[in-house]
Amino acid sequence: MSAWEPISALARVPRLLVALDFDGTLAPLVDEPMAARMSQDARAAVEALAQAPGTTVALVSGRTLSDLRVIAEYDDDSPLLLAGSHGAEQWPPPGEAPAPVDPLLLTRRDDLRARAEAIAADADRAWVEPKEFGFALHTRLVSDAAVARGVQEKIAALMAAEASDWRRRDGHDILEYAFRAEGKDGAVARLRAQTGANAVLFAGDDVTDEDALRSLQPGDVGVRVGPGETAATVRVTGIPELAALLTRLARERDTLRE
Ligand SMILES: O=P(O)(O)OC[C@H]1O[C@H](O[C@H]2O[C@H](CO)[C@@H](O)[C@H](O)[C@H]2O)[C@H](O)[C@@H](O)[C@@H]1O
Repeated sequence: MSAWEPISALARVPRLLVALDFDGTLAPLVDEPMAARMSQDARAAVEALAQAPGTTVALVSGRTLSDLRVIAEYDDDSPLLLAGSHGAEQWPPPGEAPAPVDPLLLTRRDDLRARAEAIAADADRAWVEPKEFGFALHTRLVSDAAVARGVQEKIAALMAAEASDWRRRDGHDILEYAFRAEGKDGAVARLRAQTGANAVLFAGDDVTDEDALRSLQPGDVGVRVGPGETAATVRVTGIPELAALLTRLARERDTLRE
């Protein structure tokens, strides 16, 4: 079966939500996270889908929302919806103002992040990304796998001792801890309700995307970008193949839903 076959039915649904992970799905992985940008083909596909009849595109990312806005080169006129921090943040903001974060949680976040930074400083080129609800240890640039594992284990031990209630997430050369446990499944459920979608296409490349992929319903389509165990029913080799499928979907929706 070709990758297009399960997706073709989505060309006809009256209201379609296309929810897309960012890093590794639309944007190639790079050493400096704030330098990540959608590939030219992926950006063109996203823009075409966002203009297609009855179609909403959402970016559903682990990035802090303010960072996602920068790397997605998002402006307030954009028709795209955004979910950041794995779904704990959204744009446009929800109708009701979210409850302010308990300042004690922010103090604890800053303290634990500082301690993680001190641990990371011992491993050449390991570093800690500050995140809205926690922090992430990056080991992409650590050339020795044993050193990378060692620093991950030390930070895991710190968090097991000091913050065992925080959610741990493992990804591509990244180990993240957050005091908010929301996952991409919740973001997709909220976006589905908000857009009144009859069906959802979700695409992602990493472990955190599996929350959303597992939550899909009959009639939806999940796409895994690249290798790895997955709940998705469709797999593509990488960003170029996904961009080609999204472009075809936009074209078919333009034709069938005019
Ligand atoms: O949910 P996503 O949109 O896929 O975001 C997941 C994490 O992406 C970023 O890290 C990953 O991409 C970096 C840039 O290509 C790369 O250097 C890193 O190795 C990857 O793990 C981001 O820095 C994290 O905050 C996101 O959670």
